[in-house]
Amino acid sequence: MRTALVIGCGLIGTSVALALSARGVRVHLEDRDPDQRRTAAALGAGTEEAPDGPVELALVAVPPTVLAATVAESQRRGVARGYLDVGSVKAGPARELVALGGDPRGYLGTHPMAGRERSGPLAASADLFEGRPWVLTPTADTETEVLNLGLELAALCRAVPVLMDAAAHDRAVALVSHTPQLVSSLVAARLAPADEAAVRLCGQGIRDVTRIAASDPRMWIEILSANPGPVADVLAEVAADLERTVGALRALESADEAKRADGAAGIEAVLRRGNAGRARVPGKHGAAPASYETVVVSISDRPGELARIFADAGRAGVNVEDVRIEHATGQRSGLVQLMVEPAAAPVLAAALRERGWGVRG
Ligand SMILES: NC(=O)c1ccc[n+]([C@@H]2O[C@H](COP(=O)([O-])OP(=O)(O)OC[C@H]3O[C@@H](n4cnc5c(N)ncnc54)[C@H](O)[C@@H]3O)[C@@H](O)[C@H]2O)c1
Ligand SMILES: O=C(O)C(=O)C[C@]1(C(=O)O)C=C[C@@H](O)C=C1
Repeated sequence: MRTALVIGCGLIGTSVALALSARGVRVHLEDRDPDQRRTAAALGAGTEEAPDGPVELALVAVPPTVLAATVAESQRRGVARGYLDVGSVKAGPARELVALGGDPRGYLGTHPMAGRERSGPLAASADLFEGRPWVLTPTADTETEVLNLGLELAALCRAVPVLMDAAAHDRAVALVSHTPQLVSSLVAARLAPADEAAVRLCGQGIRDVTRIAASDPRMWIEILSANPGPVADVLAEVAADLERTVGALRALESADEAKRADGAAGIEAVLRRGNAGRARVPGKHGAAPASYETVVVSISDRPGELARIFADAGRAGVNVEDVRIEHATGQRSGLVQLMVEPAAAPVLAAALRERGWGVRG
């Protein structure tokens, strides 16, 4: 693959664009929000220039409710040879595309099983998909050339392609992604009205269970609205388990020894079933985890500072793989941590110093 157009420069679109650009693909960026597009370009994800003619791959990475319409519209514009999306639900958008007059032969529904609880290009990273499953849902209509684009895309992002039927995919993600999101939110929701004295004690356990409760509700309402039945089926099973678990805990409070023994057996069964389920969660396959070096730069709290720092990094030929920002309390300044390949760290630090940035260390 030599050329691609990424439509939607948020977390997923920018991560794909960074990975493709790093492998030498010329990536064009499009977003209805010019700030997102500009930030993605400044991170080194590709060019804001429109392509001269049709590219090989158009990758649509917009929110679920506008996916099918965006694919249909880009097909009408004839921007690419093949059209792929990365939406978290697959059966509905494929049907919607046909209803909107799109061409199912030139389209392949895909879903990389990787993401974060943060949205937008600043949360993106080139290695997001490494070793992760990337679901491809070809149908009898899908042209071989378009399926091959999906396989090549997964390979370029160092992901593991998995071919599935769209409806089977939607049932599977109800179990491994959509219900866990709701359960995490439900556990975290108990903390909102809790006493500060209790919340102060939060340790690693609750951090692990509630990380994804920080996700963007707007995105998740769209995902869950596109897959309500399968998610309700799994959640109903969780609810039945919860009811039995509450019963077992109440039995543990009983003065009757036999009831207490039943309660303990019930709780042990839940914990052992949990061990068995957890043991089935596969590790991250393939590539070794990326290790980056961090260049820390102080910035003032003025509009455009971040875009300027990314542009300077780009001019130095350095790809910023990840970024974190710490705001100094009570001051109009902050620290930006730029994560880069180890060999690029001294290059970046020197280039930024030369351009007048306050680089730490
Ligand atoms: N976040 C995850 O963990 C994750 C993982 C895998 C797949 N997905 C899927 O990827 C897609 C994108 O998710 P994200 O997390 O990158 O979201 P995001 O909010 O970070 O980015 C979405 C981007 O699309 C742009 N956009 C919205 N409507 C548009 C339109 N009509 N035309 C052009 N651009 C438009 C927005 O401005 C934004 O930049 C979703 O369909 C989601 O289901 C998300
Ligand atoms: O790791 C996270 O933060 C995610 O939420 C990623 C996750 C998931 O559930 O695994 C979320 C939704 C996507 O459709 C794919 C991946």
